[in-house]
Amino acid sequence: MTVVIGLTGSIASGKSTVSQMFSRFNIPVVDADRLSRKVVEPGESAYNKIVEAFGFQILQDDRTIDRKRLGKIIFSDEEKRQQLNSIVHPQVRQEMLEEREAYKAEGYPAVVLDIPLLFESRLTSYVDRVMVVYVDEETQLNRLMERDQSEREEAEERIQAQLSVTEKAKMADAVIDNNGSVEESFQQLKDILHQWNIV
Ligand SMILES: CC(C)(COP(=O)(O)OP(=O)(O)OC[C@H]1O[C@@H](n2cnc3c(N)ncnc32)[C@H](O)[C@@H]1O)[C@@H](O)C(=O)NCCC(=O)NCCS
Ligand SMILES: Nc1ncnc2c1ncn2[C@@H]1O[C@H](COP(=O)(O)OP(=O)(O)OP(=O)(O)O)[C@@H](O)[C@H]1O
Repeated sequence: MTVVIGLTGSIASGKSTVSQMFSRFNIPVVDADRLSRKVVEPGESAYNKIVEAFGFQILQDDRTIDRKRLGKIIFSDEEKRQQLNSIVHPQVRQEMLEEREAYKAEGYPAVVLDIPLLFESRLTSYVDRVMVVYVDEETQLNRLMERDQSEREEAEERIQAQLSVTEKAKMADAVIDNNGSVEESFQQLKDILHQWNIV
């Protein structure tokens, strides 16, 4: 029976960093962020709805979505963020479930759903167990600003758009404390997978 692991955390807590580690255990990952990029490509139904809702101002010269510009709009406006979510999330959920079922059919011992908004979108029924990648708020802010080369205000807006990573850790079946080195996080992941009898 395939164990479905929900991997979440908050922005820049280290979900993608930990997510990449699962390949070392031959455990596939369904990445909601990757799907949310796919479903908004030109020609996809969500693309037309986004242009209709936000106008041509959010397009680049090559007609693809200007993610930086759309991000500035939705991370500073809760209503507009909900509007974008209502366009993108249904398609992402559908494709996430299709990929999950395909991996289960292949008989993998486990499959990971990497979902940043697992709790906010109330998707815990999609998974058997929840693993949260935790980082303290200072480190989270610094890593986000460094990675995205963003200003403090923009980084804080993105962090505020989600439940705090501390709140998410309280609801987890397992927590990876990602304040240390990547190697230390890998060791924690290995221990959790052993405790869960997955590896
Ligand atoms: C607004 C967009 C275009 C900005 O793109 P950008 O490349 O700058 O960011 P990216 O998509 O890589 O997201 C980075 C992180 O931002 C956070 N985030 C993204 N969207 C949201 C959202 N709607 N609400 C809260 N946090 C979000 C997540 O932690 C995500 O991992 C993009 O984030 C988007 O389309 N968001 C709506 C779809 C969504 O909710 N995706 C997140 C999980 S499915
Ligand atoms: N243990 C660590 N030590 C140092 N840097 C780290 C560590 N974990 C992650 N990072 C760095 O912090 C930044 C955020 O990590 P990552 O992109 O994995 O977070 P994320 O939760 O996937 O973010 P998002 O929600 O935007 O997808 C990246 O630049 C990453 O290289």
